[in-house]
Amino acid sequence: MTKNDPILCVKNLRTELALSSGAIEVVRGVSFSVNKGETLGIVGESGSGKSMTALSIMRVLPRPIGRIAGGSIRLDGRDLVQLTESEMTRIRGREIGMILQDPHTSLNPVYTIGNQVIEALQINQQRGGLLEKAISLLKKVNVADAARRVHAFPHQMSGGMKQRVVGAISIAGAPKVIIADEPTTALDVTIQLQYLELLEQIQQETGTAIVFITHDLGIVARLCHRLVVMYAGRIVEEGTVDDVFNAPSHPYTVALLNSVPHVDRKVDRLYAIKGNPPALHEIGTGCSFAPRCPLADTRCKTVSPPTVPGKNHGQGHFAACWKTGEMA
Ligand SMILES: Nc1ncnc2c1ncn2[C@@H]1O[C@H](COP(=O)(O)OP(=O)(O)OP(=O)(O)O)[C@@H](O)[C@H]1O
Repeated sequence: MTKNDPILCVKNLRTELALSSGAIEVVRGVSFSVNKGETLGIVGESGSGKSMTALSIMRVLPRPIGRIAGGSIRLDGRDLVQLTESEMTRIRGREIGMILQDPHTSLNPVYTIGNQVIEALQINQQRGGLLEKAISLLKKVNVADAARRVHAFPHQMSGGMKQRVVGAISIAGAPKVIIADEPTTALDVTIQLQYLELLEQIQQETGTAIVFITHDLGIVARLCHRLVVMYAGRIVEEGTVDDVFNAPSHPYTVALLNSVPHVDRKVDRLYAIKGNPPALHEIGTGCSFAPRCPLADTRCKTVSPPTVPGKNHGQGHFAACWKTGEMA
């Protein structure tokens, strides 16, 4: 396999939640792929379906309400949607690692750090010299004084250290893909930066693909090669970070970029995106962003938009919009 072969390929993924008020589709036909050694960012406002996409890939949707209603998720060619629960248990941790938002809840408070790293190694069929292997993994993720800290409990460590331990657990099985869902939100800014450097280091050493879910476009610019922008359960734009940042081709992406303060650009006022995302049970036939879009016309409100090439026609740059051609 070369670096440019997709290791993870999601096609037309549809995920539903059965709520007491009726079923809602929270992921509505999402397709993307990630290559070996590549970092793909998934961005979008709260509620756009980023986490539900990640949980679908891991097959850990909230029970009993969540289910994958359609599509495929191919990991190295194998469709995860078709696997049994026990086959999926073997994939989790071993082939896909997951780093969640809050390191405080990802670690078990009653076991030492060492025990938890060793457990991850055992799940991944590692035998013998496990304590030494755990210490070496902790060193790899830059936990200082790892030989002593391996005996510590989570509450004896800072948030940043705990996130490093979660990082060590996620790479214990040398996974093909790591899914990181807002892994830095609970950390302060300096620790965030160190943590992002750590993810880059892990990627350089292991060649793992990373799917990085975040609200933070600064992190995307810093860490990701490509990104997809989600809105109301759909992808509205996809492309390389350069293409999307330099030639945003969906009005929602433009609004998102405008809502970010630039250190090198004086802004008088933060541009907040007016209005709210639609309630998912109220979505009509047209573009979901139309009610908030300054460019929307009657067609946008009634007919689902086509997927068109991005504004500067970069390879793999697309937007789902009727108005891309008219954007300044
Ligand atoms: N347990 C749940 N019960 C009901 N609705 C839910 C549940 N979890 C998620 N949803 C709904 O599913 C939709 C997608 O949510 P999701 O968590 O994937 O968004 P997100 O983009 O990850 O947001 P955030 O950035 O806030 O994590 C939202 O409309 C949300 O309200």
